[in-house]
Amino acid sequence: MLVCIVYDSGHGHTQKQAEAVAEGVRRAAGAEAQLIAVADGNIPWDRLAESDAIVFGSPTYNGTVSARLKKFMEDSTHPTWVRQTWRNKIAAGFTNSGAQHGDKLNSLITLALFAAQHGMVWVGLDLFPGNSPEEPNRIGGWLGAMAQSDDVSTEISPIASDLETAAYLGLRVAETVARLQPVAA
Ligand SMILES: Cc1cc2nc3c(=O)[nH]c(=O)nc-3n(C[C@H](O)[C@H](O)[C@H](O)COP(=O)(O)O)c2cc1C
Repeated sequence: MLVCIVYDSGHGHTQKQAEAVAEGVRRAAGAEAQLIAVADGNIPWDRLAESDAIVFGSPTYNGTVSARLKKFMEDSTHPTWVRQTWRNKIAAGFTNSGAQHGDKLNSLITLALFAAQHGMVWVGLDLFPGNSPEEPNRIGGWLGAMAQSDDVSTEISPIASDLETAAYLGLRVAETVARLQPVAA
């Protein structure tokens, strides 16, 4: 099983979240995770087409996804949308912003709508909101994994509970793929 994580990160904080998603995917038996940074420029469209699931992630910039992530979305039209190569794949999303709220729900809505336009099947979180900063889903979102980063070193931000929320989403995506795989006759 292959889960690709397509993400952007201007200053490394959302990259930490992406790496946590990948770590969560690998907690599932037999699951492979591949990180794809859109800033690298060369998008491996064939690899994405052969994946079982794609998790999209972006920092929240100006209340939505970053320009680089939006470019990836638009660039997907010809290699992917026209041919419907992601149809029926599992999709999920994550975002990180400077403020606790920061309007980041709009980024997740943008990612979910993008996945829907590709005919993908969106997986959200099934976590109750954490009651303390140490608990997963402390920000209390369900559409995807949220993180908040202070403008400090990526060694300490995002905090452990936000990274665990991201890892949980990765594991949930892999487990959902496994549940949907056809049973051999
Ligand atoms: C151009 C720009 C716009 C931003 N807009 C928002 C915003 O709308 N809401 C917010 O809470 N933080 C905003 N921030 C802060 C970033 O979301 C925050 O610094 C985040 O950790 C950046 O992640 P990165 O290190 O992966 O780029 C913005 C930062 C930049 C550079």
